[in-house]
Order: sequence, then structure tokens, then C-alpha cells
Amino acid sequence: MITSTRMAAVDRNAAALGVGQKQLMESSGNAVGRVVTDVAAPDDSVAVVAGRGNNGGDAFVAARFLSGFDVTVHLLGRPESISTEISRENWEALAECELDTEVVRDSRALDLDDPDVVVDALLGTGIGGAPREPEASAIEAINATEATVVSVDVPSGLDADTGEAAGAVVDADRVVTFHDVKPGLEGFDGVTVADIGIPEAAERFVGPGDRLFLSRDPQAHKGDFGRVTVVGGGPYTGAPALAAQSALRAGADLAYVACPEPVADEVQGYSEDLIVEPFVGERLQPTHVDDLLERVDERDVVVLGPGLGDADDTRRAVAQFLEAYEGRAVVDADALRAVPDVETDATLVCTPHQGELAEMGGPRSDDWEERATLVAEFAADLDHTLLVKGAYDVISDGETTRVNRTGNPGMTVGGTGDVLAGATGALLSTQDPVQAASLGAYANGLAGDAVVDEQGYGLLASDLLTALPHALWGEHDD
Ligand SMILES: NC(=O)C1=CN([C@@H]2O[C@H](COP(=O)(O)OP(=O)(O)OC[C@H]3O[C@@H](n4cnc5c(N)ncnc54)[C@H](O)[C@@H]3O)[C@@H](O)[C@H]2O)[C@H](O)CC1
Ligand SMILES: [K+]
Repeated sequence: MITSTRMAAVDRNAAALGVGQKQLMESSGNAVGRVVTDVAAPDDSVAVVAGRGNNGGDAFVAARFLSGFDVTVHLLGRPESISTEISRENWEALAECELDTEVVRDSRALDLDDPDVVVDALLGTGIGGAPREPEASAIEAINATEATVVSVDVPSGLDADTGEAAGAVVDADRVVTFHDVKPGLEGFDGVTVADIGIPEAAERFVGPGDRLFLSRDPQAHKGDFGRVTVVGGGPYTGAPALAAQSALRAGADLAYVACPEPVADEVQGYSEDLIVEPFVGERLQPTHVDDLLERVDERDVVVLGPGLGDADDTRRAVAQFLEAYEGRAVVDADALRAVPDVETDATLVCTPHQGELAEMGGPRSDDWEERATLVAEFAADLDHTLLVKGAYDVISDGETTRVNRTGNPGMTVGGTGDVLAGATGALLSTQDPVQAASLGAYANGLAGDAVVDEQGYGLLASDLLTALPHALWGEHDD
């Protein structure tokens, strides 16, 4: 089962791995051609009804695999309005090959001429809202025929994620969908899921396509993108400041730092963008927990751990906080070792390096594939999401397992883990835990790669802060 955003992300990741959209379109079209050949009788007439997006492009390709039939390709709309290069190229190839094509400028002129088979390629996963004209009338025209209807990817008019039809929808006999079944097709008969050659790596490895999950709604207002509270500091002051600044750089609207009084001025000194909320005493202690829980109750995410130190009473405070907290939290550094022993309703993303994972009772393996399997098993036992840092970061909640390959040896410098924790915290306010951790690891590593490309090694964790926004939202030529 795959949602349309995840499908678009996998598509994009496949392209970044060198398997481009045009290759996928060729495979999609070939799969459609095979199913039509299956359902049609020799000499059947086939009417291909295509839209201006890649759904139509798939059908232009399919037409080339139907040479044994009497095929007419009807393009709904002007060729110059075909919305993608790869679709336009496939349309032009049909004309060059003198295949029977017709440009339908006005849907009333769409004459399907009573075909035996219709290939419905008007609208696929790119649909937005109820079908407008001329697609709406074309859908009615298709439904008015006696033909066997084969829909490309999804019946035109259907929302691939919800299975709802906001308006007209094609009454399909068969559906040829690509790569994985779409949620909206559940319960449909006659669905063929075609493998179109998307490499498993396009799903396994975090890539540029994963950034499609980030969106900034222009109607947004303060706080929509997360109020993040870093609970840290004590023996160390840089760590909570890095984590909080990183949360802002990764899109949080507000970053608070709850830290011991004696270091509050120092933490504030790092950046005026932080809202520092000191608690009395040298370090986090159980007496602070109730007030802390109250403070974070109205906020989105807590980042627990940077610079906390591992005094016994601090460890007890961490455990007590986690047991009572029911929100979303990133748990890092000294706070990690409390996790295996606490019962909590909180949604946690734990970000250990391999040494910290071992201290949590987790597995060790230098082989990333074996580590991915072992981490998934441990995450399932813990019932939380793990982001295990390494040359290959492994992210898993026990169900979904991703691997991130961005980053470089320059990032072993102190503080990069604090930056990762803060960025992941910001993302956790709008993304599901595995996606937040995947994007956090990807962006942190990409930022590190950008800094090292620019200046060579000698990277400072604070250098990542300025590179993070581009890593998440910038245009990349990958
Ligand atoms: N990996 C894969 O799954 C692949 C899928 N392929 C095919 O690509 C389509 C998605 O293509 P896309 O260009 O994003 O959009 P569509 O063709 O589905 O439709 C967009 C097209 O239609 C217009 N439009 C949008 N909403 C409406 C509406 N409500 N009324 C009228 N017209 C509308 C819009 O302007 C565009 O012109 C996917 O389904 C697969 O078939 C790739 O071929 C290969 C890999
Ligand atoms: K379709």
C-alpha cells in the first residue's frame, strides 16, 4: 500500500539513483499494453483517451505496445499543453510513427466510435478535486460506451489515497496500477499491480524525494510549525543551545530551552532567538519534573537530553518525566539510557550512536544491512522509533526501516548529534516519527556534506546550523 505523496517521493528517489521518470513511464506503458492485450480480442478497436499529465504519457507508451489492434489515441487538450517533457516526447513519437492520433480540443467533439476497449488515461495520482471540463465529459463518454475499460494507475476521477470520487469517475473493468497498490483501490476487483522497475533502494534509502513531505502552508501562523522545548544543559551549555537553534533552522516557530539556572545566561548568550526557561539548581532533578510537564503541555515536541549529564538524580528525573509525558519527544545523549526501563505513552524518537545503542541494550553490527535488521527488531521491542547514527544511519520503528547515506567523517566532531536531535525535534511536530527521523538524518548529513564540499574538513557543529535550511528546502541538482 502506498500513498500518492510516498509514491511521488519514491519516484523522485529513483530518479536520483539514476532510474529516471521516462524509464518508469516506459515500464508503466508496457504493463498497460500487456493487460489490454490480455483483455482484448484480436482486431478489437482500442480507444486510448489521454490527459495532459504523466497518466496520459503512460497511455501514449501503451499505444506502441498495441500494434496488433485498431488503436486510436485521443489527446484531450492541445499537445503544447501536455504538462511534462516525457509525456510530450511520447506523444510526438506517436505522431512521428503515424499512429492514429486525434487532438480533442472540445470534449463534445470526443467521438470514441463505439470501441471494444477503452484505455482510460485522463487523470491519475495528479488529480486535484472534482474533474473539470473537458475531462468530466470525457469520463461520461467513456462510461457511456459498452467497451471494456482499462484504467491507467487509478480510474480517472478517483482520489488514489481516499478512494473517493469528488465528481465524475470512470467505471473501470480493470485497473493497472504501478509499483504498489494505492489505498483508494482497496476493494477494487480487476487491479493489476505492475512492477515498473523502481529499485528497492528508492524506498530504502532516504533521498530528495523525502523532502516532498515538507510543505509550508502559506496560510500558516505562528506555532503551526512547532513549539520545541529542549530540556538540557547542566554540565554542558553548548549542546542545548545547538539543539534549540537547529530546531529553528529546521523550521520550528519557537525554540525554548529548559536548563539549570546557573547556565541560563550562558545558553541565552549563544543566541537571542532562543527562549530560555531556567529551573533552580545545578542540574535536572526529580523536583523539576512537574513544572516541566506543565510547561511543555501546550507545546509540540520536547528534545530531552542534550548536555544533561548523567548524575543519578538527573537520570531519575528523566525517567519520571518520560513516564508522565504523553507528547512527542526526541531522546538523545544522556537521557537515552532511561528509555528501555520506562513505561510511557509518549511518542519517542531515540537518536543513539552505536555505543549509546549498546548501552540501551541494543544490538551492535558493523554491517549496515545487518544493523538495519537488528535495529528494526530492537525498535519493535522498545516500541519506539530509533535513529541509530553511523556512516549509514538506520531509522526504524520496527515496521518501516529506512537508511540514510548522507554525511561524512567530518561529522564526528562534537555537537553534530545535538544539531540532529534539534532538527529531528522540529520535524517531529509535522511529520510521523520515522519520516521526521529520516528527514532529520538526511538534512543533517546533507548540511555536513555541503559544508565539507565548501571548506573541507574541520567542520564545526555550528556550521551545520546555517547549512540546514538549504538541505531541507533548497533546490538541489541531485
Ligand atoms: N512511479 C509511478 O507511479 C509513475 C507514475 N506515472 C504516472 O504518472 C501519473 C501522475 O502523473 P501527473 O502528471 O502527476 O498527474 P496526472 O497525469 O495524474 O494528472 C494531472 C493532469 O491532469 C490535470 N488535472 C489535475 N486535476 C484535474 C481536475 N480535477 N480536472 C481536470 N484536470 C485535472 C492537471 O492539470 C494535469 O495536466 C500517475 O498516475 C501514473 O499514471 C509515471 O508515468 C511513471 C511513474
Ligand atoms: K486514469
